[in-house]
Amino acid sequence: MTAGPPPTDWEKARATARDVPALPPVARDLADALGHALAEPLTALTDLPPFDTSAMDGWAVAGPGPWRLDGSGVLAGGQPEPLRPGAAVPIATGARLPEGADAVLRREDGEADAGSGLLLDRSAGPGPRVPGRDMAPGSEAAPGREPAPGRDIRPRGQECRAGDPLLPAGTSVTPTVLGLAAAAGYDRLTVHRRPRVDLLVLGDELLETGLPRDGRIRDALGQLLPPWLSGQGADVTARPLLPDGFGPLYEAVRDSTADVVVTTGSTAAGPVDFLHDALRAVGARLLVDSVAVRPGHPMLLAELPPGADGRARHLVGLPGNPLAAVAGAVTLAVPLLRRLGGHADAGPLDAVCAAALPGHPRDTRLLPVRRAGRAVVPLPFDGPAMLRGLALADGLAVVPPGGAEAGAVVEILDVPRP
Ligand SMILES: Nc1nc2c(c(=O)[nH]1)N[C@H]1C(S)=C(S)[C@@H](COP(=O)(O)OP(=O)(O)OC[C@H]3O[C@@H](n4cnc5c(N)ncnc54)[C@H](O)[C@@H]3O)O[C@H]1N2
Ligand code: MOO
Repeated sequence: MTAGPPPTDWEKARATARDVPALPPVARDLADALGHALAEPLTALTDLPPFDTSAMDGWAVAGPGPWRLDGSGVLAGGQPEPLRPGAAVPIATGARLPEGADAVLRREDGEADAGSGLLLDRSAGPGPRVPGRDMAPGSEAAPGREPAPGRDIRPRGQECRAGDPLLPAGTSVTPTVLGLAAAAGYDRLTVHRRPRVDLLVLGDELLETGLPRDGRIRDALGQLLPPWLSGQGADVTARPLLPDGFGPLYEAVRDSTADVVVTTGSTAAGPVDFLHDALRAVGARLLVDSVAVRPGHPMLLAELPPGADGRARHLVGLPGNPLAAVAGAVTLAVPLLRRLGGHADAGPLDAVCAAALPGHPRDTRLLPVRRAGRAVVPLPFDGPAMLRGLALADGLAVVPPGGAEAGAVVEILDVPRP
């Protein structure tokens, strides 16, 4: 048996996976744009708010009070009549402010006097009183008072003006982005096409249901990977479990038209590990062939022959051990899929180690950790074949060769989430 190529440094492997152009732009209705990345900056199509708006339920007032009540009221969505100086009209939160109004008096701060038809400001004590009702003969009327001009008004353009840049290209479309785009006047968005993934889970020993039996175990990765990779912006097709053997794997890779084929298992040098043979047979070019990382070092990344549109296609080979497969996915599959989908890099998330994190003597180690206050601590059950620690983890710590001391700062990678 020949020794394989020297493993690629972990950072370099991750950078290689990111070194692909984004898929072309497509237009999507807002309802279908979630999880894509913006292919163009989001530019406001309107002022926001689009008109001066009441921020509170109460009365729109013009000039100093007390005010003459005028009109039945303005509701959100209505077109108000202009307000004359000295007048007030009931107004609802979100309603367009009448022309001539210069403030809103909140409902809890005002009192409408049915007898006089006047609106009084009660926000700072009794204030101006109604002659003949609550003023003793000879007493002086308090001076007129008005809420500070602009009070409780959301002025037109407070959040943005039409044409203002709101979000850069590369922003991931989250529910908030959909809401902002709708508020800013969009019905459709120009986003990058989502990468299509064919997931091939290999292994004759794998069962889809029931208890492990007769030397066979349950397929964990067929459950773990599709929702995770979908959450990373991919459209995942999970193919039926593939039997071990060169033929089925070769044909599945050869016939796939997906942007990315993700395989699990068959990366090592066992008697039924045919991935390298299948890659050679389809004319693939290996970009990364094992990585200096634990677990997961047999992971690989290959460029497949281009698709019908001439675009490069890729294959990510994840090791079969479940935690090793997750390590392979965070190193190669997730960066590749995020970049193909046009998502901007989020930048590293760092944390302080509350306790020493054990490392590998030469290789990077990816270790399940959980938060302890603002710091992180390692979790037990972190073996390559185990998911028990990862299932409790808040992240995977990137531990440098030799380990990290308590107090050191390490990068934290996201654990699988939908
Ligand atoms: N002589 C050597 N043997 C091994 C090496 C090595 O360097 N030299 N590397 C070890 C490491 S590290 C890993 S990781 C595995 C990688 O193996 P493969 O990618 O070829 O995967 P398999 O052999 O098919 O399976 C390994 C292990 O994982 C279990 N498995 C596979 N698929 C699933 C699944 N979908 N769900 C749950 N468990 C799965 C499988 O039953 C095996 O136990 O190779 C080592 N050997
Ligand atoms: O990838 Mo293996 O141990 O590193 O499970």
